[in-house]
Amino acid sequence: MDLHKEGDRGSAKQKKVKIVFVIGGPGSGKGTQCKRIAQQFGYTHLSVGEILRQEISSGSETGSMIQKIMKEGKLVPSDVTVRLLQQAMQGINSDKFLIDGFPRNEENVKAFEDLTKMEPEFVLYLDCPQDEMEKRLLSRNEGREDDNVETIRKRFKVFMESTLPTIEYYESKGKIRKVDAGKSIDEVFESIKVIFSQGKDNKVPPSRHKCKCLIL
Ligand SMILES: Nc1ncnc2c1ncn2[C@@H]1O[C@H](COP(=O)(O)OP(=O)(O)O)[C@@H](O)[C@H]1O
Ligand SMILES: Nc1ccn([C@@H]2O[C@H](COP(=O)(O)OP(=O)(O)O)[C@@H](O)[C@H]2O)c(=O)n1
Ligand SMILES: [Mg+2]
Repeated sequence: MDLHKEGDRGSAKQKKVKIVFVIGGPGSGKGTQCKRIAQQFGYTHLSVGEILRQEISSGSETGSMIQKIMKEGKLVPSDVTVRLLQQAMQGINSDKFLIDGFPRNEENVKAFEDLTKMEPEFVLYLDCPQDEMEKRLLSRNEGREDDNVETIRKRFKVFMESTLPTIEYYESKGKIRKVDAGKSIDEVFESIKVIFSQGKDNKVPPSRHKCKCLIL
C-alpha cells in the first residue's frame, strides 16, 4: 500500500498521512506521554519497541534475533524494524501516526525515508536527565528483560552515541520540538499540549470538544 494514497482503486483521491516521531532516552516518558497525546489529539500510537516485542512473542526466527539484541541494549537492524513498522501502519486506517521510540539512529532514518518516501511533520524530543531516567526504569515493573542496571547503562550509551545524531539531523531541518521531560507527568504533558495545539492541522478535532452539542 502506498501510504500517501487512499480511496477507490484508480481514483486520484489523495490522503496525506501525517507522522510525528517521538524520541528521548530510555525512561524519558515516551510511552506515557504518547498515550495521552493519542487520546487528546486523535493520533494512532505505535510503539516500535512494542512492535519488536510482539515479534519476539510470535516465536519467529526474526523474533529470537530481536530478543538477543534487545537484551544487550543494542539496536535491531533497520531493515527489520522499518519493515515491521510499515506493516503495522498499513494494517491501520489512520491518517495521523505517533511513532514512539523511532528513529533510534541514522540508519533508522534512512531506511524509513527509502521505504516509505515519507518524512515526519515534526519530532517530539523528551529531554530528561539520565539519573531520573534510570530511577524511572528501575521502578517500571513491566517485567522487561532490558530493565536491569547493566542493560540500562548500555541503552544510555546507545542513546548518546546513536540517537543524539538523529536529533541533530532533524534540528537542522527545523523539526525538533523539545520538552523538559524531567518534570511530573502532568507538567510534561502541559508543554506537549502547547506543541500539538500549534498549526491548523494540530487542533483538537471538533468531535473531541467537550461542547460538541453547542457546535451542532
Ligand atoms: N514525568 C514522569 N515522572 C515520573 N515518572 C514517570 C514520568 N513519565 C513516565 N514515568 C514512569 O517512568 C517509567 C518509564 O516511562 P515510559 O513512558 O515507559 O518511558 P519510555 O517509553 O520513554 O521508556 C514508567 O514506569 C512511567 O510510569
Ligand atoms: N527504533 C527502535 C526501537 C527500539 N529498538 C529496540 O527495542 C528496545 C526497547 O525499545 P523501547 O522503545 O520499547 O524502549 P523504551 O525507550 O521505551 O524504554 C531498544 O532498546 C532496542 O533494543 C530498536 O532496536 N529500534
Ligand atoms: Mg517506551
